[in-house]
Amino acid sequence: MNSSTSLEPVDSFDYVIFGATGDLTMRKLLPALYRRFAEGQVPADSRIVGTARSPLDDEGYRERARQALHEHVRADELIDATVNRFLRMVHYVSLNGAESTGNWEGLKSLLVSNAAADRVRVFYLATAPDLYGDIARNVAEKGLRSESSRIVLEKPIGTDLETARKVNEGVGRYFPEGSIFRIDHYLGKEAVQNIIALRFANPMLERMWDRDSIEYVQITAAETVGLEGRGGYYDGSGALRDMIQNHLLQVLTVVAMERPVSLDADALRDEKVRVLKSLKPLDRDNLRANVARGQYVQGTAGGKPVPAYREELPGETPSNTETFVALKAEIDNARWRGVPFYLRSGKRMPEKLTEVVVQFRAGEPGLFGEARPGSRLVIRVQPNESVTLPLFVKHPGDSFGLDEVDALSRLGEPGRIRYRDSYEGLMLDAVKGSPALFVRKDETEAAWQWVTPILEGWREDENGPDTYEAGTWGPDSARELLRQAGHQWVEDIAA
Ligand SMILES: NC(=O)C1=CN([C@@H]2O[C@H](COP(=O)(O)OP(=O)(O)OC[C@H]3O[C@@H](n4cnc5c(N)ncnc54)[C@H](OP(=O)(O)O)[C@@H]3O)[C@@H](O)[C@H]2O)C=CC1
Ligand SMILES: O=C1O[C@H](COP(=O)(O)O)[C@@H](O)[C@H](O)[C@H]1O
Repeated sequence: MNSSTSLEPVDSFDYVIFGATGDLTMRKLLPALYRRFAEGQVPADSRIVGTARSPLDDEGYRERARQALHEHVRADELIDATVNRFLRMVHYVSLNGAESTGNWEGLKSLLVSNAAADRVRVFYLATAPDLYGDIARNVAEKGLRSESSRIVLEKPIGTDLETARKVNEGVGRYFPEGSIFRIDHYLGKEAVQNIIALRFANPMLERMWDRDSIEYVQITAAETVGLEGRGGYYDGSGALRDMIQNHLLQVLTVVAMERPVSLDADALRDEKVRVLKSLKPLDRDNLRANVARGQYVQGTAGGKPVPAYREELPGETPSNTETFVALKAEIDNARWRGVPFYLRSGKRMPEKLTEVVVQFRAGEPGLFGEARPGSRLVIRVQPNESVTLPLFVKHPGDSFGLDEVDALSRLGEPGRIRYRDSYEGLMLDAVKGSPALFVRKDETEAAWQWVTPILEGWREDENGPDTYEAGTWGPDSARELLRQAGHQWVEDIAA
């Protein structure tokens, strides 16, 4: 786990990125490696080798990388001399990763030159996932895989349980599970990792973390953006696959898991898998009562009019893809039986917000009149990470009136932690061979096992998603989902 603000330098390594000309590499991966280089964690004789089919040489790729850094790294973090030294580590080999012909020899000779045999090699697959198996095979068969190699897989791992298994088997044939690092960038977020500390380092909370004390949990990941030019990918995916199957279920597992025997990778992941396997199945028989889906129509974002989802798609294609999902999950175990976990995620919401709300049960009527409302612990993951837990205290003065005060912790307080993009820590964890914050094969498959029947149920439902105006909190059906249980989404409670 990332536990301190100082960054220990790692041993020199080689990072080979497949998909090196793509959006993810330019926006996230290169900036992440640059920041860690600038902070002194990455030795200057490490190498970053980009590969993709585009015909570029080292210099051509370095220019693209330079441009990407200027676009995606804050100006105050960009120092010309540091950028130049960073770019000296960057190389490019033009290659179709899925085909066995091509310049694999060139890539191999670059990797073996001036490098000790035990030097860490990370293969980062940032291409479409249906190429992962072929790339893994080529890496192995062309003799690029060494004893200290790891392979990082970007999400999505498949589009349902069957395809996820195919991806896992395809890569697993050439890399042992211990060297496969499935990335979920939500696990790289400080505030998500902090949930583990909050739960297990505070005995008071630990004792209250169950169905006796907690009425419900809400996990929201709202975005203001729409398609951002990713329509080709997104329309085949939708919010359930894009956000719920991975990021939100990962957050749920961290909120709900039993105390692991240690913070070791497998101890943590064993507990997370148990949660996923304890989720009550949702399928066509109970879908309508437990899942709401929506697609945005014209509305506003940032005070400006924005088009409908369908208008953003190339060719304005009619589409039933959901851009919003809200669902009620239940964990069928002794700790959580009967406690709803409300998960929701959507594009074109009123604000960018990722938050976990833990609603404690109300008290009995008595000393202070009517039943005291239950406390609400709010874990703000982004933006401006914080943890708030309002408490009632006596109003100063002669009477026994009450005031509500906020016990507040700002995780991102200046000097406490520097804001770090979640990719930074995860990319370096792969170098260190530290898999705790990566998703194990059985976790991915358990998540798909739960999500796939929802997709199948939707396929049989001719109604398609409900609509919601861009810039709102989703369709009415999302509110209805909670109303049935006498609950409300947190923004409605506050209103
Ligand atoms: N962009 C994002 O924010 C996120 C992306 N992801 C995932 O990361 C992966 C990459 O996404 P993104 O960067 O957006 O996609 P892009 O379409 O922008 O980039 C794809 C990259 O793959 C390369 N490529 C395609 N085919 C091959 C091939 N046969 N051999 C070698 N390289 C190939 C392309 O280069 P060329 O055409 O030159 O070969 C390009 O560099 C996807 O799995 C995506 O779902 C996950 C989370 C967020
Ligand atoms: O994986 C994805 O995540 C982003 C949201 O990530 P965040 O860190 O900004 O919350 C989402 O926009 C994208 O559609 C999805 O693929």
